[in-house]
Amino acid sequence: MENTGLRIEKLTVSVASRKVLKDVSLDVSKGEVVALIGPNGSGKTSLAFTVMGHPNYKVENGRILLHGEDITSLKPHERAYKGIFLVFQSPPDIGGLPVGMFLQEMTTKRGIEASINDINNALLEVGLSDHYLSRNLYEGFSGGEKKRLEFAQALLFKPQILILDELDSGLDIEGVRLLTGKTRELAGSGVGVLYISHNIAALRLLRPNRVVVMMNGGVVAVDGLEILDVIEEKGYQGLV
Ligand SMILES: Nc1ncnc2c1ncn2[C@@H]1O[C@H](COP(=O)(O)OP(=O)(O)OP(=O)(O)O)[C@@H](O)[C@H]1O
Repeated sequence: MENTGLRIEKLTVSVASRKVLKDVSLDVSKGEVVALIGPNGSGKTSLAFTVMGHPNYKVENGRILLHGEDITSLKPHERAYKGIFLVFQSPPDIGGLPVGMFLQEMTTKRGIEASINDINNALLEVGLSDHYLSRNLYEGFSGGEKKRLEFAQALLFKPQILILDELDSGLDIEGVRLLTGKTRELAGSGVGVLYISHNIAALRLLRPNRVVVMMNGGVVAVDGLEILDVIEEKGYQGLV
């Protein structure tokens, strides 16, 4: 059967000679929201970086497939052009470039037609007024504003697979409500979403199709939302 979406097959990955992912398998199909949770240091961000092709993360075993095509050895920009987009846990500061200009250049580069009006609308959708168009990218942005701006990029780029690494950290409650709702809308339009989070309340708002739990670099459970009750009550140790 053809897989439409992201398939991670038995992935073992090392970084700085340290094994950070061990035999990880995970599917994110078109239109699906998969939550990825686990204790600090369990390998969630490493998985996101490996899917994006970060050069420090060496795949020792396994494959990454997009719509059935093996993309394990593609460069990060090639994966991006194929429709994978990562919203970083901590977006970097890049000085000197106004937001509006940056978004216009990025969309043009990707062959997306976006007028300044479209860009402005994407900002408004994430709760950022037009004043942010002329601000320098991420310079002096609060944590929550950075996350909103990253999400606006996801709205403009229309990826096929969207990986959100702690989108909800640093967001106020209205922001969490807004962006989990938008994430659901994107999934409704066919985007496959991998949602990495520590925020149980946000996950309940999001209503993911599945919850995948990682510990020590491996997947230890795949379940429905009810697994959050166990984790809240007994912690991650309650699963092992
Ligand atoms: N470049 C690196 N050099 C050395 N160790 C690394 C590197 N990148 C990741 N690691 C280690 O890999 C492990 C997994 O880290 P990762 O950031 O993937 O965890 P995480 O599940 O995303 O954690 P958190 O919930 O705290 O964000 C950690 O022990 C981390 O220190």
